[in-house]
Amino acid sequence: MSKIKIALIQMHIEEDKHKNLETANKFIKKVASEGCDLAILPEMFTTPYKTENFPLYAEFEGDKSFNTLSNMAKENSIYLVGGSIPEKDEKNLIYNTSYVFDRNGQKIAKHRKVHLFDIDVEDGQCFKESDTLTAGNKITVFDTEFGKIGLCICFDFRFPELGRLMAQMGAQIIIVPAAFNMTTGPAHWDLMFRSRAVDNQVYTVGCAPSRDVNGCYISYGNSIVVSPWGDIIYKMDEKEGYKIIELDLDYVKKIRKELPLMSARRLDLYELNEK
Ligand SMILES: NC(=O)CCC(=O)C(=O)O
Repeated sequence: MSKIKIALIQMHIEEDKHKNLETANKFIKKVASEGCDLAILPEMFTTPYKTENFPLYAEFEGDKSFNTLSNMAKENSIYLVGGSIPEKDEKNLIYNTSYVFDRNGQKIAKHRKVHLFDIDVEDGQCFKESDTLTAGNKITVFDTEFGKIGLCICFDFRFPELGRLMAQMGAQIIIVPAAFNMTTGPAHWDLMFRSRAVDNQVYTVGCAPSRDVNGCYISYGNSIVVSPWGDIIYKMDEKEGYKIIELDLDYVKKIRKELPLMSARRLDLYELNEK
């Protein structure tokens, strides 16, 4: 099967976790009824994006949000990339975690954000995830009936090494639940998704919350799909909504055949000895 229909769900996020789960559920039912194979939710979709909230909203794997996501996948018989939620472990450490479920509601992947979003831009966005979060330490690629898909979370995707490793691990699509902001979004969002797509000859997909100008963190929105040629296939605006897009994985093969970048690399010249 070379064609996969993915759905971007650019939802509005509120204080009430249960309301957010209901919103996600409503959208997932809709996109499934319209034939999507795999739905994607935004980063930290159960909570307004605020460091103080993460411990308050954190849940163990297997708790309510996890089970609700699993049921959504099963009831609608779709793959679900469950955005991300604050996850706590038995040591009370908190992670920014994305769970992926198959059509039977089985968890098939789990990514804990490996690069925490700590930035301080003069007259712009400041944020320090490391105030309350701990970084994960694994690279995530999962298998589907369509092929392999890479997964990382927002700031992770700024690091080209990660995208390259996912491509080397077989990813033909890289999915990124994200929440850029009004400082870095206009500057880097499209550029980042286009660069990673062209470098690795993969589809790149970013799914963000809708913009709430009164929120504690103003999401850029603009959920995006880029082809392995670097074309923006679709980009949303800032408002709440969803979009289903069909990706043709034969096109990845075609681009890789026409521009055989992987085999043309000069691995004899590249060695990063930074440690
Ligand atoms: N949630 C995030 O990781 C935000 C990343 C971001 O905005 C960036 O510029 O990078």
